[in-house]
Amino acid sequence: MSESLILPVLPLDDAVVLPGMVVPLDLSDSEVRAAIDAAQASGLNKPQVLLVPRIDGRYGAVGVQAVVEQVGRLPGGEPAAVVRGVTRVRVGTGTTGPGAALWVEVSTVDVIAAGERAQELAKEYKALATTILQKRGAWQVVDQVNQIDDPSVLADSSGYTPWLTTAQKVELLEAADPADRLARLIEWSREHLAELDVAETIRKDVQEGMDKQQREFLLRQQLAAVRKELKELNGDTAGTEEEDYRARVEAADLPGKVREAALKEVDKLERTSDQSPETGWIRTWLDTVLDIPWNERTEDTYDITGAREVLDADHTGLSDVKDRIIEHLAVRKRRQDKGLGVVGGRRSGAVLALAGPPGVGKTSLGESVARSMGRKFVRVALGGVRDEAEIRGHRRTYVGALPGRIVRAIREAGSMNPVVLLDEVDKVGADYRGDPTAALLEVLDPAQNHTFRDHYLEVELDLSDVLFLATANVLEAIPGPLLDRMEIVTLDGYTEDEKVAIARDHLLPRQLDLAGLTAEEVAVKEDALRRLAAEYTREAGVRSLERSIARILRKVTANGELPVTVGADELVGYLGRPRFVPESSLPEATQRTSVPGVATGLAVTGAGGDVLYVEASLADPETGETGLTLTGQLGEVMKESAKIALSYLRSHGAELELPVTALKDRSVHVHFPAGAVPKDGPSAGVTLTTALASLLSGRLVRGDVAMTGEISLTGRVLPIGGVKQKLLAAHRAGITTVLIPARNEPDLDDVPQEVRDELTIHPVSDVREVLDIALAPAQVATTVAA
Ligand SMILES: Nc1ncnc2c1ncn2[C@@H]1O[C@H](COP(=O)(O)OP(=O)(O)OP(=O)(O)O)[C@@H](O)[C@H]1O
Repeated sequence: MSESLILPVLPLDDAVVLPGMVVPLDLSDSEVRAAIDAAQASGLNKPQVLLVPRIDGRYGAVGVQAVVEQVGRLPGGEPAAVVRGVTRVRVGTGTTGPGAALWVEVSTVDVIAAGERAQELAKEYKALATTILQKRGAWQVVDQVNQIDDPSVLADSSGYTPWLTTAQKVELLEAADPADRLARLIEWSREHLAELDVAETIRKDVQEGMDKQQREFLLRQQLAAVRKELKELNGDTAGTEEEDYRARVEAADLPGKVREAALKEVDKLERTSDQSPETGWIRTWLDTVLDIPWNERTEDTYDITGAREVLDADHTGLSDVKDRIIEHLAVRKRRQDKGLGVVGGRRSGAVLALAGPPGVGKTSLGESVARSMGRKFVRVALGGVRDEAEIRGHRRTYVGALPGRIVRAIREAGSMNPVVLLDEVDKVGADYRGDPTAALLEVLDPAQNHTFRDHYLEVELDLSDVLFLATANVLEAIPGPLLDRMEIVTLDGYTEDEKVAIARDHLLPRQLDLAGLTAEEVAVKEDALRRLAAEYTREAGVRSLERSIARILRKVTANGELPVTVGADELVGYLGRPRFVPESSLPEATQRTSVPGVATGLAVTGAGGDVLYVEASLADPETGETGLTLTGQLGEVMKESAKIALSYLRSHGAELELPVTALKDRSVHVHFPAGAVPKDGPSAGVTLTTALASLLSGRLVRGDVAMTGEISLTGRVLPIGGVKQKLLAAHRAGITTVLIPARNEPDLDDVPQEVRDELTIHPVSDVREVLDIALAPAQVATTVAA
């Protein structure tokens, strides 16, 4: 409740004291003296005065009731009084009282409690004030400001700041609501910060010898400011550009809240001087907002059969992948038709993720999906993103702030319902700049993404109509919570026949087109494509294959003689000798395993399936060491596999007729070549055991055999993952016999028939079986050794 009382007036010329401030006043000033004397004469034990700002001789409508804390002399001997502001009061009519002072009636202004908004604003203001104080070198004050918890007190503490104008402080005095005061302070602080930044840059640049140019810049800026000032004095209101923004915002069909925010920025733009760097920031922000396709939406044109036709036209094979995509689209469409919201209750399966090695068509399938639905397509590359701001944008208080990639993608798409491909989700990582995963989760969550907030944009963006797809090379590397939201579809790589078909139907026609050639001018025969796939490239996908075709066409163009037919035998002329040994000569595995202690394994890496070799050797007995040394960048799980293999052989060597004593007295060294590539996983267990057994027995490992499987301490072979990718890799490498865990037998159904036909596959359940098949008979070893 407001109460009224009578106080002697103490006018402050061009100065403002806010509640809570303690200030010394010069008692030699007659008005000050009169007010203090009058207060003391009133007989109260704490004499009180009214501090009112007086600007150009006129009193303000609001003042501060203050207590006189002390009257005395300053160290220099001048008489002074110390007063402390207490509460805001509204100045009423003049009246009479003791002494020479002017007395007025005042009524206290009701205190408005600080709400949640004020708390929020207080946080923001603290951050800004801290930055400013640090820039100004006022380190001692930083802590004091940060320790103030009450938003109202915090706002009023700004009465001490030298960079606010008297008019601004009057505004603070007159605003009863703390949230209101803080909001103004934030705006002014930003402006001040911008000025400080410019001043700082200029100062630095001048110091760095760019003297003349910068001074000219500074002078021009000042000139512009003076001109503007003059114009305003003459009542001239220019600012065509600002008006332009207003017209653009008004003409644009923006959602209500966005329009409101945009108009507010236009207001600010009109109030800010051209010279302030903030005008640039505001313009950039307005441009961004105006560029977002708020109401643009493409009409979905798909029916399920039509969609399937588009997918089939763009990609050869992949029929189960296409089935899964079509199912996903069908569910989506049904829910949409029924008005159920896009993915509603289905927690997983919200986002379709295409996983597989490079060059198998993940990105291009995403494009195809967009085409089949009649939607726009944008790709967001996430590889190497470690900063949350990359996804969600920088706050506008940052110099050079930008919106995040999601906002940029929508802007680029030009519609609110594009297909957005989040490429390489397995390559996002977290570091000190925050975790992009959290932001991505929010983007993908149907419960949250209709009100997605970019830090830069600061207005809500509805992402609920976007169809998100993701791609990844390695499933294990996708952050767990993201993986949880995804429905995984794996693409494992192609067989030689599939590659030939893809090359014939898609890669060759496209490369011809790019080279400006026709199929009549250049014919590449099927046997040439087959040799390209088999001998010039070794990959799960078709990327190098496409590149080789492009190289051939470039050579053809350079030679200039058309038409040309390229058969298998002409390849050497265009591309040189093949890089991968043809099947007829020794496969690499045979060469590698020509000494005891080397075995061929199968692994899945980021680039698809691959063959890898394990080399074991015994250290010199002289050294007396009996440990196990592992090299080749192995992960923990793989190191454990090696220990298990060694333990198994130590305890079972005798029954396997292996000279295990050697293991007891000598140290073993196991190496995985290609040491630069980190390797991990349990599936090298059987390979490790075989390499060690070969070393101990002196029996070679068969060169046509490759294997995969985890082992237990008792020698059982346990199941592993990635059977299809591993078998495709073995086939590519010219291996003919493959050992897999018996419990993985059902996975063979996924392996293309032509690959199965060419491999002898042994499902095994015990290490003994592995050694029986993989180790060559002892006499072979003797011949080689001889
Ligand atoms: N089954 C297929 N049919 C037709 N073209 C294909 C097929 N698979 C891949 N391609 C073509 O191979 C090229 C490489 O594919 P794409 O770039 O989509 O691979 P990716 O799996 O996304 O690789 P990365 O993970 O490296 O991005 C593209 O030009 C694509 O059109």
